[in-house]
Amino acid sequence: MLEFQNVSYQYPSEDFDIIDHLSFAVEPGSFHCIIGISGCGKSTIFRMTNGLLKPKAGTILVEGKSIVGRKHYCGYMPQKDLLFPWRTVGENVALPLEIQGELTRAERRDRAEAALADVGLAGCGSKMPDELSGGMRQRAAFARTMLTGCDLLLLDEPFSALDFLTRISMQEWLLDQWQRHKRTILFITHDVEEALFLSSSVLVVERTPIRELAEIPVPASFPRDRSCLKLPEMVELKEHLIDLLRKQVTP
Ligand SMILES: Nc1ncnc2c1ncn2[C@@H]1O[C@H](COP(=O)(O)OP(=O)(O)OP(=O)(O)O)[C@@H](O)[C@H]1O
Repeated sequence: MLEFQNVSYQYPSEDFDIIDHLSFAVEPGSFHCIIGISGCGKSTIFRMTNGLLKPKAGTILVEGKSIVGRKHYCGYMPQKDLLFPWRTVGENVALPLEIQGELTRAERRDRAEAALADVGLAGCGSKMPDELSGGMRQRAAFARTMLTGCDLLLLDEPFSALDFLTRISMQEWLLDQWQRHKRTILFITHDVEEALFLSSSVLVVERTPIRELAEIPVPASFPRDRSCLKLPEMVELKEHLIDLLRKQVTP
């Protein structure tokens, strides 16, 4: 679904490649979390994948084809929901359809309403974003990402601003969405437990510059519930991942 082949990137103001000949591949329908310490370059990988940053070298393929010159090949959901406050929730959710320009206004509204119903927000299309709770806003933002129609979804710390209980229910909700829609999800998080609960395997950034992502399979099957986090092998892996990350943080 996604493949990096020897990809490098250097920010113009820096004198080194933060991404240095990175290669990795992601299978269709998988759910991978990327974990790594703050500032290691995780979001840079997303910004190159969605075309916001152009690699200095190497090739990025989505569904076997280079992303150069392409549009609408991945959906991107940032940490903040970025719903436009002056548009209704429905108009926000319909934005990808508006950009694609293929449907009438009435068709867009119907598709947005269906997408909102699918994420548990039936009837919320005419509300304004500030009338929704944090979790509801993130679900609306996810509905908007789904309406891009892309099979590859990049979710950059989407739940990090939510309180603990909302966050764990959103994780359960997202796994359910993933299992129903069979999209490929890459999800950046700082939270090792969140990564273990969601991922088929975790991609770990062990050092910067990023030359590789260490792929660590998660020893729990799907469908999952939170009790899997208590399995001895999951507890052991959690400690191992925390150790890996802590080694990179200088006190
Ligand atoms: N526009 C920029 N110009 C120069 N350096 C940048 C720019 N954007 C990011 N960086 C630097 O590149 C590094 C990687 O940034 P990136 O946002 O990819 O990290 P991250 O792992 O996603 O961090 P976090 O987990 O804190 O969001 C950081 O050190 C950051 O300061």
